[in-house]
Amino acid sequence: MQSGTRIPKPSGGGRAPAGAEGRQAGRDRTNEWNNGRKMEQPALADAEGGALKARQTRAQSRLQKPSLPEAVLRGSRKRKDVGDGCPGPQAKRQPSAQKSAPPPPAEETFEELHERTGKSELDILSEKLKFNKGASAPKKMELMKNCIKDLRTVGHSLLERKDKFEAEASYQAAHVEELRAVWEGEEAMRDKRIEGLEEELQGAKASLSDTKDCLSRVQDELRDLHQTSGQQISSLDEALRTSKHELAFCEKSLSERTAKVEELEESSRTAQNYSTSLQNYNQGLQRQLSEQKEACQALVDENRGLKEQVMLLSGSTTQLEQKVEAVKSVAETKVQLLQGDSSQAKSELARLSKELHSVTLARDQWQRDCEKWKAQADMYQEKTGKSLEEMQNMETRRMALEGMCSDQDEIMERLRRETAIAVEQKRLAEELASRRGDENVELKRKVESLEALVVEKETQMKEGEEIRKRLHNTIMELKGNIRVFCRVRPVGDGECGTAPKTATPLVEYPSQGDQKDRAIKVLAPSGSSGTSSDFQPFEFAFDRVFPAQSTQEDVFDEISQLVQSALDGYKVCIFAYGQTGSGKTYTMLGNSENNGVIPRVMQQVFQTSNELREQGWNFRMRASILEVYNEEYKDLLGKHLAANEKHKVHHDAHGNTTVSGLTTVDVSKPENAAELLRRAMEKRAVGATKMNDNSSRSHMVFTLKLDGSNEGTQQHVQGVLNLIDLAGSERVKASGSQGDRLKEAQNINKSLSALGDVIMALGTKNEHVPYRNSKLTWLLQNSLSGASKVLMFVNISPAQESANESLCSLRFAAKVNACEIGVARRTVKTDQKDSQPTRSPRSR
Ligand SMILES: Nc1ncnc2c1ncn2[C@@H]1O[C@H](COP(=O)(O)OP(=O)(O)OP(=O)(O)O)[C@@H](O)[C@H]1O
Repeated sequence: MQSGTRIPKPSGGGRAPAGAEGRQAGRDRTNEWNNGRKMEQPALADAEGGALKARQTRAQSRLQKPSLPEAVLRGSRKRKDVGDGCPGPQAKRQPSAQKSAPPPPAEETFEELHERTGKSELDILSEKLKFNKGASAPKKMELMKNCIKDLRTVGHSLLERKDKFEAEASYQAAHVEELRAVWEGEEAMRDKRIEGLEEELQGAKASLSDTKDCLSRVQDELRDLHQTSGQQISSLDEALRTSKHELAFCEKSLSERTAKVEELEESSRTAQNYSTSLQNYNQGLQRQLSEQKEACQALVDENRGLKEQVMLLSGSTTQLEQKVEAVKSVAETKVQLLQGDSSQAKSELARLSKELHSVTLARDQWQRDCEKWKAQADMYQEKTGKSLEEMQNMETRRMALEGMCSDQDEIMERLRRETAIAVEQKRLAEELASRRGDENVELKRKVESLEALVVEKETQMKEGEEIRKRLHNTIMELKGNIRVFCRVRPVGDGECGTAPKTATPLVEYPSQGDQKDRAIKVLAPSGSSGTSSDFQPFEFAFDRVFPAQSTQEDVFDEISQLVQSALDGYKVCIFAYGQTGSGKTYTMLGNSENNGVIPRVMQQVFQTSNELREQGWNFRMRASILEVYNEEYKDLLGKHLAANEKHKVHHDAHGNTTVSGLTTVDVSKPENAAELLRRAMEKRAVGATKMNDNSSRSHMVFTLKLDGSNEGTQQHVQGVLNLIDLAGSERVKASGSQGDRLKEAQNINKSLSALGDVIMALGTKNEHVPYRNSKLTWLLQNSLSGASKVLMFVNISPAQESANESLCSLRFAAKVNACEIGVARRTVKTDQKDSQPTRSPRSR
């Protein structure tokens, strides 16, 4: 130490109790206090309320007391004025001072000595006494006395300084103790708060899982209800359809039958008419028949009479013959008797012969008549027989027609009955349909109310999820962790996503309890070299794991909080790390159908900044895009620099980074950003590799600076978003790269390894963080330090041939995940001297 140098005033800072974040926070807080300003709290502090502030105010007031060393100095100065006898803060040091030669009173001080002689302490202590030749003893004595006096003055001065240092050291120790007590108190409060938050988180998780359970129950019920109602509806629809069908069929058959009935009625009418006419005809015929019969009967009777007459005549002939015989006998007798009377008798005989002749004639006549009548009867019989047949035919026809009529009557009756049944069925079906319609309406109402319930539950779930995310965010902020999300891309064409021999999926997602959406299991070749053909499982846990089927929206949903943070004045850095071809560019940029993180971030930044306009906030946004290619910065929005020019990165004391000669563009709408990205992608270095036809050969850094100001509250915030698509790591040997590709790959691997070293150094709180080891880390210095919120995507491929690389990436990511890099800070300024505590643009 130089003689006469003043002891520096204690800074008020001290060793923080634990960790770099503690040191950082302690340093920051102390700086703020020493400047007499209130320290800005992180976003969470708004939520934590006054407790922490009160503690800080107490600590601040303790720390703002006049510093002890000054008092000590004042005391020591006073002691000098009044001499050694005066008690001061160092009184307890006096015995030791007295033990080593007490300085004589009214001695010259060292300052006076220095003024007089111009010598330093060292000069005096190392000075050798030189006596002039022939100097007398008293002269020498005098010289020695003076020298001893000077030495005493120096000794006195050194002792005094030693006392001062000791006093200051003890003060510093006390101060450190005090700070440590304050810090421990704060840490205890913080731990308590973290516990509280974790409890809240547990509560939120429990309520979330309750809500999820409830939702899944409701969904199950809804599904069942949907199913049963669907079944009922479909069976009803089916029944209705069949009823309608039947009804239509019935109606059709009814109309057919009605037509048939009408037709039948018509034919029946015709038949009846015909039947009537037949009956009439029949009656006529019957009349004729009966007349004929009567005539026939009369003829028969006549015939019988004639026959009887013939019989009678033949009887009378017999009688006559008998009479003749008798007469003959009588005549003979008489002849005999009357032979005498022969003449008389002869005459009698002649008369009788005459009489017989006439009777014979009459009989012949009668016989002829009989014959005639018989012929007539036969003729009549013949005639009558013909009519009968006709009649019988007609009777048969009539009978058949009557049968048909009765059949048709029966059919008609049956049809009438069927029609009545069909009408009844139609009425029942209509009744059923209207009842089912009512039921349908009721079911629809139920379904709608259940759907509303589902929407409500989903909203609750979303809110719960939002709370969970915010709490998780807060805990992460308090812990100062760098967050790591893992994303697995789908298995590509010609790739195999299963382990050899077993056909077990290479990547699995354990989904139980807390591990759900956070854990990943990969099967990778066992053995240190990773070349074994046996695959064994390795399990990792991250802040979030996105399986292959996750959408870009799912991914963005998880990071939208960080966009808000950038608008609140934080520096946010999101980067994608992983093997070449694992999906980094897809995640960060996406494609025309599926926008990735950067376009979505832009969309949200503009949307939120527009919403904040209502609260008086106005944001200016400036974007720049550069790439780090072969350890050189290249502007992707401007012209390439001349060969002798290079972009230079500069970091100022406020944590702002600028790149010389870099094109920065004001953006006022998402389309501007999209256009910039398109331009940048055209210029970016890409090339085909074994793993990816369109492989990014450079690290691309998209930077959006957000300057927000609120005229109403006179506040200004400065946020920065660094969105980085890193080039992919690749095993040079395995990829067989040569020439330019080899050089690119070597530079990529070197810078990625430097990135890993920086994060590890930050995590282990190393004094030295090797930012300068690569252009990438040097550029991102302010974004990677504890003052920023950092999120890393580790992208992995599920292909069998990438298993080893995937395992390396996951191991690296797990190490990063375990790092605590410090607590992020907002950049906020306020114009007002008596300003209220600064609120983030989000707080209302
Ligand atoms: N989640 C995903 N869903 C669908 N396709 C994907 C997904 N991730 C990646 N891909 C496809 O896989 C291929 C390689 O992806 P990408 O180019 O993003 O890989 P990378 O990690 O950026 O590679 P490199 O480091 O070589 O640039 C692309 O065709 C991309 O469309």
